[in-house]
Amino acid sequence: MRTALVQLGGDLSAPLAQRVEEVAGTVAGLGDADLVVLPELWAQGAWNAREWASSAEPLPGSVVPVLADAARAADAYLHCGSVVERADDGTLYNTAVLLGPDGATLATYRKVHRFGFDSGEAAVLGAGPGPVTAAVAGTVAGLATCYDLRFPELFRALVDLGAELVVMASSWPAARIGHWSTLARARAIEDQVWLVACNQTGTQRGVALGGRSVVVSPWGEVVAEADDTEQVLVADIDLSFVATTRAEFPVLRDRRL
Ligand SMILES: O=C(O)CCC(=O)C(=O)O
Repeated sequence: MRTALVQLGGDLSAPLAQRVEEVAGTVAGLGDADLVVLPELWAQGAWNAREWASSAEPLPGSVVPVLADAARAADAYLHCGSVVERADDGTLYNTAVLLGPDGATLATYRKVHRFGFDSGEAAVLGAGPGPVTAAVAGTVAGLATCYDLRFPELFRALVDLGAELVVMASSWPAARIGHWSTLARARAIEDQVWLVACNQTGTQRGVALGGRSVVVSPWGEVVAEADDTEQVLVADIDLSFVATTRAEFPVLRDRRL
């Protein structure tokens, strides 16, 4: 499976519709990829909480349909990153959307762990109800978003739901990028999954974002890693390596709860 992680800059200065068209153009051009991944809240801004109430939309909203056209053009699964969703009851969520190559929505995942302690996401958004998986290219993919990376129990829950691959969208700051790189490897090693993690880079509302999007194997090898520039990081992953790893080193079998 060829993965393409679109590590975007955090610049919000151009109008949203223009930025969405540009990103959709990039995705549409990635026709040799099987799975394309975008970062967390790249359209409305991950570090732009004061504008979420005005930019939130019920799904599918204005962003996802443009990306669905791009997924069809690329004939690829597309993890849209996440959007600020306004639910029917008015609650806002940081919601990841996974599309199939036909542009249909395969899964939506409302971020479970809200970042910000007593402010930011934690103050403005609702918490998602739980883990979400979807069938992707003959395997099961689990979804996670940014701060979720610090919560191993969510990833273990995804494994219990059959995940062999975890796709993560982030806007992780440069100030803690060492945690990102270390925890990404830790989650892949302990859960024996492929981890495909797409971060943002650049600066957004004064916050320097860290880049370093990464693809980690179920054995914990970093098979591809971006630096902190805007780029498309491409990595080919062998999904059968999950079963091989779990058979040869069956640590998940030794769990005692
Ligand atoms: O955990 C961190 O250090 C960063 C998390 C974050 O930026 C987020 O979830 O938006």
